[in-house]
Amino acid sequence: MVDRTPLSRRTLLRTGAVAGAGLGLADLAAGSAAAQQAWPAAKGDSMMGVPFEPLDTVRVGIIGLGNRGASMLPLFLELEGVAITALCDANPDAVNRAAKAVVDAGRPEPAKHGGGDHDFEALCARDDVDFVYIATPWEWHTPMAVMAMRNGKHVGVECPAGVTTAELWELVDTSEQTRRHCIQLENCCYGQNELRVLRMAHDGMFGDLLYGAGAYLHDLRELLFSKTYYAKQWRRAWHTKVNGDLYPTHGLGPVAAYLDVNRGDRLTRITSMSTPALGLAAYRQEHLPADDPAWQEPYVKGDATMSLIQTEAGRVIHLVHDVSNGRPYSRLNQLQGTKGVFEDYPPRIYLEPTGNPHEWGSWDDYAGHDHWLWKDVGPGPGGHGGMDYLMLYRLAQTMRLGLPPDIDVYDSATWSAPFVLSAESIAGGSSAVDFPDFTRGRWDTPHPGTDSAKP
Ligand SMILES: NC(=O)c1ccc[n+]([C@@H]2O[C@H](COP(=O)([O-])OP(=O)(O)OC[C@H]3O[C@@H](n4cnc5c(N)ncnc54)[C@H](O)[C@@H]3O)[C@@H](O)[C@H]2O)c1
Repeated sequence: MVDRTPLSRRTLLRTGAVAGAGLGLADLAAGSAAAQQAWPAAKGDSMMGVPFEPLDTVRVGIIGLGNRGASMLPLFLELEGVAITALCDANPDAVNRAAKAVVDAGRPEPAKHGGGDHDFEALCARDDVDFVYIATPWEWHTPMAVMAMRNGKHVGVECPAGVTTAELWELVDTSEQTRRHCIQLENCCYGQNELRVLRMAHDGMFGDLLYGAGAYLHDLRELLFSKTYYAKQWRRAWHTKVNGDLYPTHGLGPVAAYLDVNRGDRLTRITSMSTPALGLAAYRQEHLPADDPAWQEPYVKGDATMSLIQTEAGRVIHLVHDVSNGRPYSRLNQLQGTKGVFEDYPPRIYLEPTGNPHEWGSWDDYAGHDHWLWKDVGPGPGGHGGMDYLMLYRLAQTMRLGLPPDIDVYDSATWSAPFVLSAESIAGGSSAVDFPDFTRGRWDTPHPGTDSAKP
């Protein structure tokens, strides 16, 4: 793997071109010192670059078999050297449906755990599971991931990995203590455009990297108010509790990879603002009868939450979240460097010296820069354009070959942190909030990531 960002970061520092109101290196170092003082004492060695123990067959247990878990199950079943050995959901019908799908695929029936909110503990305690995949409501992610690791399992968590700073530190501490990996299963990091931009960025085609943008802009109003889509309508409940970026990792994960965050740069602080919260109340007014219990709900989550995140090297990431208004889907997915820019939705590019400054260039012309996963494997079956499958393919590959995972607990904690940090910033009048350095000072260490070499 060619890891160029430490190089480009050194270039920025050497030329004195670090952005930010005349900040010098001494100021940056002082910022790091402040962050260091905030580190809780480590309970084990770093998990950066630690390889999986090689496994012939990866035995998978799944917790959460709703929309996401049930749609990922057939993709796990497609993978060579992967067996589904245990299933769990608070809803026993969901467990039975999923078990039938496994048997219908010609595989042995998995063990079934279901009915109660804490049946996942029995799945975690099993001795026929190597990896636990968690696709439950957000409030369950950290307790389940910690339980899995404490029982000796590697764990993959849906987004976000945790919802408080204390939870995110608990994930880091538990991973380091138990020597088990905790992986934010951020499928958007495996999108074709994202991986092509990543390769081009690391090949220096955008020059020195300056800023990026990422988002989750998805009109979820109908699903949020559906009586049947989300179990107990858990997702809408978060809009009554937290005014912040409720789903940061789809936007942040890919941009953090472009900028080699935790591999040469790090996120230092965030400033956030939300618009008024109007969309869900307007939808309720238009679609719900006057006696619907949803009329009792106060929506505190501003429709659009916008954050600016600064990095140690002075770069900036713009992060946006809005699921409460009508609009076409977008994750923004932008990257600007000193030699050009990429913008997604729709994909377009401008690169010097050949680009015409009055016209976007064709993204298709850069297909030769695709990541090996898209050249040699993708897209594969399943949803989200094939990136879900590629993420699981690569996960299984790293586990079977005994390689380090592409995404580790430090990435998981860092990418999830805007959930709580943006809420803190907004509550403080958009004050700048420091990012915890979950790597405890190792953020400048190059180590494997999604810009992987084909094994
Ligand atoms: N990466 C992606 O593209 C993507 C897409 C959709 C959803 N997600 C994520 O997947 C997760 C699940 O979302 P969903 O849309 O499937 O929601 P869902 O409501 O359809 O499914 C959640 C499931 O978890 C079960 N559950 C709740 N509490 C439980 C407990 N204590 N023990 C066991 N099971 C429990 C519910 O019964 C339900 O079946 C969320 O974190 C969501 O953000 C990710």
